Amino acid sequence: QFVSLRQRILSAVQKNATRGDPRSVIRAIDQFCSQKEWAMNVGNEKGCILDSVVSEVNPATVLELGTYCGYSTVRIASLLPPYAKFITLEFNPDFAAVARQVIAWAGLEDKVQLVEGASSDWIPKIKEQFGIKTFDLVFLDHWKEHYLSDTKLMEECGLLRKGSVLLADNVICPGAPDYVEYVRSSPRYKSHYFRSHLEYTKAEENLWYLGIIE
Ligand SMILES: Cc1ncnc2c1ncn2[C@@H]1O[C@H](/C=C/CNC(=O)c2cc(-c3ccc(F)cc3)cc(O)c2O)[C@@H](O)[C@H]1O
Ligand SMILES: [Mg+2]
Repeated sequence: QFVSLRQRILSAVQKNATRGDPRSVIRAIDQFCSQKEWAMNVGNEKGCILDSVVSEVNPATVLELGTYCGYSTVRIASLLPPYAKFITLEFNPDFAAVARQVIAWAGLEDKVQLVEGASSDWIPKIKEQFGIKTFDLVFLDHWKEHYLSDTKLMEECGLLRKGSVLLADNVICPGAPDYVEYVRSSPRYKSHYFRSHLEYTKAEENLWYLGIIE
């Protein structure tokens, strides 16, 4: 019977990665996606940039928008200090189910809270539901047309403070032009981008780093 791509990614992890070893989970997904079938994980090249930003920010609170199969979730969770609070939002129940198993295989289920539902529904509830005041780091990697509306929503809900860092995948491909325009013209954000390539390809891509300065 039909086995979905996400199920094949999960099988590759269960077959090739060592339980409790996040790096082997990352390696297993990258090998599958570069040798067998492309999938929209952030990938290893951009993943290393993500790792360096997480290490530099050393966040006590992290929000990820768009868990997908949990690849970037595992990368981020494996670098967090023990007291950190990490929430990842995913509205597709099938992706959430796979991501939970990938995160568990990496042994990181205690480091991250995967919340099923739409970001626009959950962002307004995060403060009281999870006892989080503001986020030190937000990783945006969900549908690109939600980047701008969700960033504005996070601002309105008081979830961002001076010093918060937003990291956005795919501002070139598929692209989030309205988002880029907004943060570029806003005095609140100091932004720069890391040149990279679209996961598992040679196509030009950037990770956009946005520091909130006021
Ligand atoms: C409001 C809301 N709330 C919660 N979860 C939400 C949500 N909106 C979406 N999600 C979730 O997040 C993921 C969606 C990720 C979308 N990512 C991309 O579309 C993407 C595409 C490419 C790509 C590049 C070149 C191509 F030719 C084809 C595709 C590369 C990428 O890196 C991408 O991220 C997915 O798991 C979806 O269920
Ligand atoms: Mg992406």
